[in-house]
Amino acid sequence: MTTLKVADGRVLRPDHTVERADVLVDQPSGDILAVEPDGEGSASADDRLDAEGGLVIPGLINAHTHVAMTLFRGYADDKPLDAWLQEDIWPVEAELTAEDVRAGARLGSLEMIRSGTTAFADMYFFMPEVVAAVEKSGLRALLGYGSITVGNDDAAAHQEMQDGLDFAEGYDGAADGRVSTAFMPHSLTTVGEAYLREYVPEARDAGIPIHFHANETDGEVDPLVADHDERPLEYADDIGMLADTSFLAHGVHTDRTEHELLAERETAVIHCPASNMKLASGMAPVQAMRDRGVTVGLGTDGAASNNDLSLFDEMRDAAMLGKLAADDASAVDADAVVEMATQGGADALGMASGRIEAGANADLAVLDLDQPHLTPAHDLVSHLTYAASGSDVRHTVCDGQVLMRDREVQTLDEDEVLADARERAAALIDRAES
Ligand SMILES: N[C@@H](CCSC[C@H]1O[C@@H](n2cnc3c(=O)[nH]cnc32)[C@H](O)[C@@H]1O)C(=O)O
Ligand SMILES: [Zn+2]
Repeated sequence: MTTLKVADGRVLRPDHTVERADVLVDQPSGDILAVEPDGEGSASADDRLDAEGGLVIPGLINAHTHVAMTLFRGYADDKPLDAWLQEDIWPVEAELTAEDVRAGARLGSLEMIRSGTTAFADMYFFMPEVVAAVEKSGLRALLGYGSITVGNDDAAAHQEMQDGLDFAEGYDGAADGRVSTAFMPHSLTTVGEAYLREYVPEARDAGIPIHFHANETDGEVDPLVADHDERPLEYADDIGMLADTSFLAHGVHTDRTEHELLAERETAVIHCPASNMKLASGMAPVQAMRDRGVTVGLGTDGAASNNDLSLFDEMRDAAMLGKLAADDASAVDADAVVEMATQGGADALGMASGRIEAGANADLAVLDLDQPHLTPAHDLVSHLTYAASGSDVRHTVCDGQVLMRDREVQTLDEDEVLADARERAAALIDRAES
């Protein structure tokens, strides 16, 4: 047995109390063996991470992103969803190659490791490249090919859906089990009803989770309601898309009927506050959803609509926007936000992560608390939500492996990843604009 001790820090427990303890990790299984309160620690471990003066938290979970969109960071800003996708994003995406996705996925992985994220859910193209980035970076991920049928003829549409199923079936368990997969029809409006009705039952029968965008903008909800005479999530439920293994992104324009349906089906919602604000999509009723018992996780969405992949920024945005949406300063409090970024995301993605306790995945991050903007420390959960940022993360561990030690990423060559991403992004935009 090879062991790692995360020593002498303060540990955020699943009930959000903080105690001085060592976290003992079994590296071969990637599990937490024990949380040993101060003074009760076992003797030595094979490796040690110094957490003195630090806070040990569960690795954060970015439960909805398009990781290779890091290549489009800052390329197209200040437009609503529809125009942004159609005028800017889809034309450059049409030029994407597998190598571009590899470069973007590595860049995104680097950014996530550096900001304390240990797991993410990704919907994109050339997904085997994202699998390779996960394998190399050491992160954990739930991955899927985003299937779109609008604008495709029938044969191409079938191929899109089949590609989604094939990827999910072919790559589940990759990267030593750190990759899990889902079937990912892009949204309720960009995939035609006939295709959803044909392929969703196939995915369900095969036990494959389902992830999709839903109720993101009014412009998407209104035509669905007009066509089907029911709410979008009632329509999704009728097709069989809501299950306890399903999770949807956004859920901004959802009503009480839909919240009750989500709670009943145990379908999680991934809240993406920065993307929702930037694209002016609206304010998700996060407090109302949580009050109804809906599991809520947090996601950054792609870097082109955010424009970073830091869950710390997302936590702060979630708290701020949640209060505005509820018109109540007590809504979406710091505890709720930290829970969404950890256990909520883990539940949504079906991962045994998001909590520091024996038996859970050894996915964690250590923050350096010894800093002006984190002083004094009345309430560390408050600091995580309102004051901390990604650059406060000192060490990152996933599946028991040290991915970043004293801000040095161990699994990726940072200079090479940055140079490759710069070069690929510039060439891609040149191709798209020529
Ligand atoms: N196979 C599909 C690709 C889908 S990947 C997922 C898509 O979601 C897009 N996307 C990114 N952010 C958002 C969002 O907020 N809402 C809807 N789509 C988004 C992203 O740019 C990408 O085109 C095709 O042939 O187009
Ligand atoms: Zn998205």
